[in-house]
Amino acid sequence: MASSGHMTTIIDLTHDGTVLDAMESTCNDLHACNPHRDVLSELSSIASTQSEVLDTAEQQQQKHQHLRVYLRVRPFSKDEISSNEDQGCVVLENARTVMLHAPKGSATMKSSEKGVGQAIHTFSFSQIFGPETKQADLFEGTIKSQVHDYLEGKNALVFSYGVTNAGKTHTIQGSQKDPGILPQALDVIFRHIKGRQYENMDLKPYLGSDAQYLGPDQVQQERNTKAAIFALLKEENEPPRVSGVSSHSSSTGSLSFSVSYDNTVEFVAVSSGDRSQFALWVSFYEIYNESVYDLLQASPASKTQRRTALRVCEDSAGNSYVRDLKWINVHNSEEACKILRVGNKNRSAASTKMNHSSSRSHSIFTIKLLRIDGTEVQTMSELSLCDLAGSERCGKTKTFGERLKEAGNINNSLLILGKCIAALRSNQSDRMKNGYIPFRESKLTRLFQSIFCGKGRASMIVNINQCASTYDETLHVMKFSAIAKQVVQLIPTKCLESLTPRLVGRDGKPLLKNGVIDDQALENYLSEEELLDEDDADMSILPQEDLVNVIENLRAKLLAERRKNLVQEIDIRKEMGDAMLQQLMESEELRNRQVAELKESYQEKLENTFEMYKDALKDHAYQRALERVEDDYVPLEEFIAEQEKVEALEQKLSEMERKLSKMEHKLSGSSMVPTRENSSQTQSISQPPPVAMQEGLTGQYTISLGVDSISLTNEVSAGDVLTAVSKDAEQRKLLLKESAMEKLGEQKELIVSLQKRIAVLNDALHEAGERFFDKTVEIETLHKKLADQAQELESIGKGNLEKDKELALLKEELAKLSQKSPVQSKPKRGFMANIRESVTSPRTSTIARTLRKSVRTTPLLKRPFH
Ligand SMILES: Nc1ncnc2c1ncn2[C@@H]1O[C@H](COP(=O)(O)OP(=O)(O)OP(=O)(O)O)[C@@H](O)[C@H]1O
Repeated sequence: MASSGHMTTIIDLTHDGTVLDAMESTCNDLHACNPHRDVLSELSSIASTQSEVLDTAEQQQQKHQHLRVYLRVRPFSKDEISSNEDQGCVVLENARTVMLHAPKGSATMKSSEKGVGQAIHTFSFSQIFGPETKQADLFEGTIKSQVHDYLEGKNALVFSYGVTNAGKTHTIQGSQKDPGILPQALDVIFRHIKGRQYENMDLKPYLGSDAQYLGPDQVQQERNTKAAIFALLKEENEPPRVSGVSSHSSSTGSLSFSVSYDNTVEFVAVSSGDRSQFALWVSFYEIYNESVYDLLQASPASKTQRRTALRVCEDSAGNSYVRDLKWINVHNSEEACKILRVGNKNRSAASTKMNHSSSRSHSIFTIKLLRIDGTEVQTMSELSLCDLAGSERCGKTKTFGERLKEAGNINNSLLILGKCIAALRSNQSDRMKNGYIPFRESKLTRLFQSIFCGKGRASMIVNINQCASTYDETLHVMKFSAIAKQVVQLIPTKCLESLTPRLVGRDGKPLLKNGVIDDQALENYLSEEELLDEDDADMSILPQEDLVNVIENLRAKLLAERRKNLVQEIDIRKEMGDAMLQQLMESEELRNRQVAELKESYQEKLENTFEMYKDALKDHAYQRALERVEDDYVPLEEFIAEQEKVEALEQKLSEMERKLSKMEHKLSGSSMVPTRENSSQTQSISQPPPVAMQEGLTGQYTISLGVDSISLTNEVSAGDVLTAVSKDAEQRKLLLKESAMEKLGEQKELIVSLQKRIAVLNDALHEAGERFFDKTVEIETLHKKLADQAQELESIGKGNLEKDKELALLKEELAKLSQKSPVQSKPKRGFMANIRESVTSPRTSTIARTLRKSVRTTPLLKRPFH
């Protein structure tokens, strides 16, 4: 088991970068998280003159370090041991490393059995404090060095983090025998300022980081408040009062502390020439459900009355503070512990009344130490000890309704704290990154933003129990701690020392700077005050007549501001109106252009389609005709040759007929004896054509008619020959006639078939004509449609014109508005709300509707062409 004993200061430097790098990155982060220029410029100058500042390794360590995260393991209670909670879940490896072993049945073990995640986790811390660790050892090993810095004028913040019942309150407040780090710190502080206390109560912390000079009546008021608070404890059995600060005894709740510091060393060597005095003021408040309550304010007796929630504000230096929070001047640790007791009492009374556990709220005890030299406040440092609410998550606590809201808010604060820490870590690991850190998203982080941003040192004491039943939550806490441990803090010692708190008078105005009234500073301060949000300026402590003056001034400023805002609003409205009109006109023009283009393209498409159909029709008709002609195609030459043949045959026929008639005529006129002469005549007659009568050797006549020849013998008479010839001619004539008729028939058939084909072609043509007619009708319909759409467009155009008129009216209205006196209008609402209204006003909605309507009509035009 680890024990602390005397611890040397533990400083964790980043392993992945040099000190210079880390300082630079932290400086960037400071820019991101705090806009206060004074500090930032000084921090930046620190970063730029690092070589001067970082003289020694010791100085480096002081200026740049990881957030210190300590682990404290609570011992088992008897009940826990008897209920078998000890299953070896927490194993301390050494003073800095701890191993967590998931017990059977835990969600972590189940996940690891499914192959998701591990059953054993190792975590390292700045220092681990085991179950046997004494409170004194814990103080020694954790916040002692912070208290040391605090006494030297630096701010410090200590968180105790963990699930409920893990020992957070025990760590901070402790018990009678084992006082926690808070009473020990108080004791150390009072030991340090012993004999140098500023007894007058007239210098008091003011706003975030200033000090205020109180008048006698205000001092008396402070005394009364303190007495009233202590009176709350009167009813209780007060523990025996130990006289003197050196008694080292204190108490919290119903417990009293008995602190012994045999092993504590004297913190600050007091030089003989140092005549500084110290004043200590304490406050105690809680954050519950994202509301801040003063624990030194007795909660109302009536159940129906609500506690007053305090506001978190920022002073001109950007420091957050709780407005109207009671600050009590304490002169010894006993008084401080009384304050703690009163706070605890009020806290538990409030939680009982509200039926919630006090572990659901974050409680913050703050000690402000003013180092006073004469009448000047040299430094003011702040030590806050924050006992965070139990970090268990909603699912585990099975919360409903109000409880769920409560758990949500608690977890929200812790969640935001986790987010801030993770964002700080992420920004520091990536120097180029300057990510948003959500300090302002919860009261807790908002109040301690400045500490995280370098205006002090923060440390976290993580408390865990070793119970198997809460293992999963404990693991969650450890994971959070692992991230927190990686956050690097820059502690700008020098510049913080130079930030002497401003001293303000009873009216809240600065009095002194380095002991002298500084007119310039006064003016600056006033102008800064003017810039403050009215919520952020704490005026509650001013006398009544001053308050009236302040109110008057504020009213005048408010009026001027409202006037300015209204003028701005009108300007913006006008600009917006112009911009909208411009936009409307542009969109109108665009739409018109689109419509024209659309129309053109449809017309073109229509014409193209018409041409296409026409061509297709022609093609079709031509193809059909071609097909039919091909079927009955007779080559022209063949046809001409045939005709010529027919003509030749007809000629021959008519020749033959002529000859025959001549011959018949001759034969009938005189009996003709064929002689040589005759025969030669015959021959001459028969020539040409190739008809010849040749006398054969045997007195045989051969009459040749073309190809055929008829042979006649000498014995046959001429009459017989003629008869035969005429018969033959007759026959030939018949034959020729027949063949001519045949040919004629064929020609007729051809003509008939051609006529038929022409009829078919006519049919096709007719059919095509009909189709053409259909298409024409279709095209006409399309034309009609187009005309309708054009009409529709026209009506849209008309609508737009109306809208234009409407807009013009709007503009006129705006112009009238701008002419009116801004004060006459009611500028009660915020500037942004008015702008928002202008955007969402019904008139604007009309325009928006018009725009939507016109947009809606556009698809109509895009209907596909059927
Ligand atoms: N280191 C310790 N040694 C002995 N007892 C301890 C130690 N830490 C805590 N306890 C005891 O454990 C119990 C729970 O501790 P404590 O109230 O401090 O837890 P807590 O985390 O503050 O719980 P809550 O969130 O409810 O306030 C107390 O009875 C306390 O006395």
